[in-house]
Amino acid sequence: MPKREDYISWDEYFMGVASLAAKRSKDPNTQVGACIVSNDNKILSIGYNGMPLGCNDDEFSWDRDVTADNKYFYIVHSELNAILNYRGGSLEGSKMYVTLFPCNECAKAIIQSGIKEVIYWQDIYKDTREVIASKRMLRTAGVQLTEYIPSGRIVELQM
Ligand SMILES: O=c1ccn([C@H]2C[C@H](O)[C@@H](COP(=O)(O)O)O2)c(=O)[nH]1
Ligand SMILES: [Zn+2]
Repeated sequence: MPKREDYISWDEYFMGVASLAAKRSKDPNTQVGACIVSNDNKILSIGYNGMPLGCNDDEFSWDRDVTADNKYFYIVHSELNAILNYRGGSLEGSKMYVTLFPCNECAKAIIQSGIKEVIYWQDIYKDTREVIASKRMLRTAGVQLTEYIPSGRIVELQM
């Protein structure tokens, strides 16, 4: 019997894992997932955007209004969570798949942790100062930026 040929690609697999992680996010507006992968295609860590450990997400604000108490004070971004969730030592030379282009704060953490490539999907905040600064830093630091081109394949998961 011939082998299966319609298996998902590495890129679909890792962006799929990042997308699945995003579904854990309780942010009512934007859910983000990140998956860090070694050069030999092993998943090293996963993260999504959410409140810090011990901070009850029923008690902290999920609001976007920056003139009042709001979620931006509290949320740990998916990329930082993925970096901090890693327990194995160094991330030097690894790649990060992320469903949204990283902000400037995540860019700093990506650079400092030694991640060498960011494969991103959405870039909806590309005109913000945060993302413009992020791209400047990542490029200057030699981090490769690769846009994920969706294959259009639909993968169904029955849970
Ligand atoms: O680099 C990033 C940038 C943002 N996020 C998270 C932080 C928030 O939970 C949402 C953005 O919310 P908006 O309502 O779209 O402003 O995305 C992230 O995880 N990583
Ligand atoms: Zn961020």
